[in-house]
Amino acid sequence: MSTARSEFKPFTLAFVQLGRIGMNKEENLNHAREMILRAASGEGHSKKPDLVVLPEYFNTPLGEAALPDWAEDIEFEPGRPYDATSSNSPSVKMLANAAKETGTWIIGGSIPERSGQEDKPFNACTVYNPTGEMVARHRKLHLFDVDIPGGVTYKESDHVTPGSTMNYFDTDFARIGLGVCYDVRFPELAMVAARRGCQVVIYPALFSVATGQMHWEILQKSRAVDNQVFMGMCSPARNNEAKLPAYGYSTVVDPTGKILVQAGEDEEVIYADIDPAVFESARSGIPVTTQRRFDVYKNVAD
Ligand SMILES: O=C(O)CCC(=O)C(=O)O
Repeated sequence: MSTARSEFKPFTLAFVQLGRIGMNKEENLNHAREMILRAASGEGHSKKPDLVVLPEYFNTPLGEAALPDWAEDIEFEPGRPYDATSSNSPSVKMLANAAKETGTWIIGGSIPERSGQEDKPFNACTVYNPTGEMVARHRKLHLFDVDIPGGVTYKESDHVTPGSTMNYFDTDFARIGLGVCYDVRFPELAMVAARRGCQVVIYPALFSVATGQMHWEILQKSRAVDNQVFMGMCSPARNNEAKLPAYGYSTVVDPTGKILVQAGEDEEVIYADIDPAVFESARSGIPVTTQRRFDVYKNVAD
């Protein structure tokens, strides 16, 4: 992580709500690559995007496969970007080369990451700059262990090892905070990202349909309004044949809580033009960011 906060400039985001995530990894990667190239061309939008985002487990059919069999080793040392275009990890290699070829930043959704966790991989999100360097990695911190009567029962911690660091990265247009899916339910993560100067927070996600219907929008609006930041979650497309179908409805929300753009349930690319003026006016109009009483609630974790 770098310490000099990025200047916030207008930029365009593309979210790839990816479909066709099946049992053949090579096909999954080829299709993801095609969709990144399509998104990066700005097809159907007035401007080419600066940053392309993929969903959680973009290369893996969650619930259908044993995650360890799909896991890849990811080489990364925080604060040390490196050229990942020749990586031994097929997913990392594809993402780094797509970033270089298109000249765009890429948040590569997430993949199961082995890196020493033979039985329970991490659920890891990696980020690439336009020259194909990996600049950040976020391992999902909070695991989806839930039992909702009539809804969904799932124990992610049976299959996944949680990460233990918070992560953001700097571009030439913004500082961007990272989370994965269930991390969004823990307001502290986005709050700390905002306090460290992130103007945008992005979470690749794969919500269940039941919890998506309940909370997908409100969680994103809450994190955006609490922290007066742009907030987005990128989902896979709905696949009703999957054991745990994804909700879909990839969304970007502005710092006032307004939805800028939202996908439907099928595969599609959505674009959002991010305007720093909206961020500035949200913060000057309702200045909660400078009115906080950390003198009173500084020991909130006690
Ligand atoms: O928080 C939710 O409702 C869904 C989270 C989830 O599906 C996950 O983290 O895998």
